[in-house]
Amino acid sequence: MGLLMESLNTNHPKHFLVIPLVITLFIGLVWMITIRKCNLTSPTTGNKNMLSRTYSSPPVVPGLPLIGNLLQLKDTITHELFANWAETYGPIYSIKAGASTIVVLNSSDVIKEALVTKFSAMKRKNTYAMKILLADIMATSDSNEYHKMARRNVVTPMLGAGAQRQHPHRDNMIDNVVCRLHSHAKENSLDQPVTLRRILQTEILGLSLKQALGMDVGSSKYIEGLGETLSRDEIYKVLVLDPLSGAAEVDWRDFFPYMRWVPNKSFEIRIGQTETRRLQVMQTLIEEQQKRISSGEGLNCYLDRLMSERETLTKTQLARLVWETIVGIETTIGTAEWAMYELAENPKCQDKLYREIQKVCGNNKYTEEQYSGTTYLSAVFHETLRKYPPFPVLPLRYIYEDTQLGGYDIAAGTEIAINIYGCNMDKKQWDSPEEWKPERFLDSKYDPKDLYKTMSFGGGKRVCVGTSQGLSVTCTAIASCIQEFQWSLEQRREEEDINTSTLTIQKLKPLLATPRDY
Ligand code: HEM
Repeated sequence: MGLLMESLNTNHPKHFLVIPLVITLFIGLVWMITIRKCNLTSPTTGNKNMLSRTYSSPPVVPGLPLIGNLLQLKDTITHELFANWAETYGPIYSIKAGASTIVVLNSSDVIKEALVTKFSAMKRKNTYAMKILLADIMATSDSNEYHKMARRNVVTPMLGAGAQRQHPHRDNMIDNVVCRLHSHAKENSLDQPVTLRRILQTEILGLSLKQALGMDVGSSKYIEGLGETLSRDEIYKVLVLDPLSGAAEVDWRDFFPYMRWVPNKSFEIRIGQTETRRLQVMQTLIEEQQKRISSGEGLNCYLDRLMSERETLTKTQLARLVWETIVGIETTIGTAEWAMYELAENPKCQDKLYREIQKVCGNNKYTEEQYSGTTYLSAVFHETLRKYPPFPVLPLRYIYEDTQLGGYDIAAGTEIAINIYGCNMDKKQWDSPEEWKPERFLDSKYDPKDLYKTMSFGGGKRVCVGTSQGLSVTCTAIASCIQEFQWSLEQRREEEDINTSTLTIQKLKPLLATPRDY
């Protein structure tokens, strides 16, 4: 996770470029002299091996000396800008962000090459905030023993297909969502719109806590380490919203690592506080469950499974790993919200989906087992992920041994930005990609069982481990909302209705739609 560039857009100190600009005036002179020297060798590392033949580098997007393309990236939606640049410079090109050279990939062919064939030539490039807030989790680890241990332990009790079938929690969660919507419809006879996100957030939090820890939190919890009682909404904020926006924040020193010695205290304090609060809540929740485990009451959840690795894990690592599966579920909320927005905006599609669900379920409520018979629901899900991938740009990687990508030589040290949105919007691959058209996935060329019709779950060995859970939760939520209610939109989407200040991209203005009982 980690959209380094997205965070240039909002919520950051106003003049975040001024400090580095002033300081780099002097250092820059020295640096430029170094660059002249480096041009005679490999572009970023000085590796002379690459000079033994002609070096074929990707096209370069012109920028300014020292800061490169940082000003162009500021106040834009980065994944859209990357996709626009691909139209001019081709699917693979290079930009500069301060001292970093970043190669941006925008087509599925070259992205598959990076994630599958050239997987072993890359490592994660975590920013300062990510190193604090996303430390010791699977998603930001290099592919090592720690990563393998975590992936193995999360698949068996929680996220693997077998484990998914054993959990009744998702059915309960959906029942609660529907029940709350019915109460809303009953209590607000005057077509009062509902903020679907709020209902999904609180119910999906409950689901993820049960799967991760074995238990939900109830309406509030006293957190000893903080000396505060936090409400359920506050717990959601501390565990999900704050770390996701903190991890997307940029410390300008990420772009100018040679200035790491310059203090940026307010940033460090903010990130540190977010981390402390998150860990304190996690410790309280875990300690409570450890008492249950010690009393011999085992449950089928991630924490119980991880306890078998207790001797090799520190207390903090345990807390961070469990936390990862709680925060991971946020992606499903965003996807369900976008799908419901598009369905409310497109009554014909909504009607088509309603008719399909009625045909498959009759008078019974929709259940996950019926997914294989609902091809239009599957098309709605994949089309929503195509147009609104929760991670439009994957967390940065860097090349650690010279390699080739898309036919270009890429030197060790180069950073790689994988623009999933760019390949989901590629006009060569998709007809009218800017339109939301689920029908495109009804084409017989798409295997109905293929979970990866777009690149939105990533790919290769590090493909999303929560794919099956993401699909089940999102599709069941959409199907149940459509089966029970007819939805109309309160507000049409405005341009730029995208929240880029957190790690997973969401609708900026929460969907306001009116559910009417049939
Ligand atoms: C619609 C739903 C989802 C989408 C679109 C999605 C997307 C992604 C993507 C693109 C990656 C790869 C990141 C990279 O290569 O850098 C990823 C990894 C991951 N996802 Fe998901 N995700 C979803 C749901 C979930 C859920 C529900 C969970 C857990 C409860 C989860 C947990 C993870 C984890 C732990 C990883 C890291 C896997 C590894 O590095 O081995 N995801 N996800």
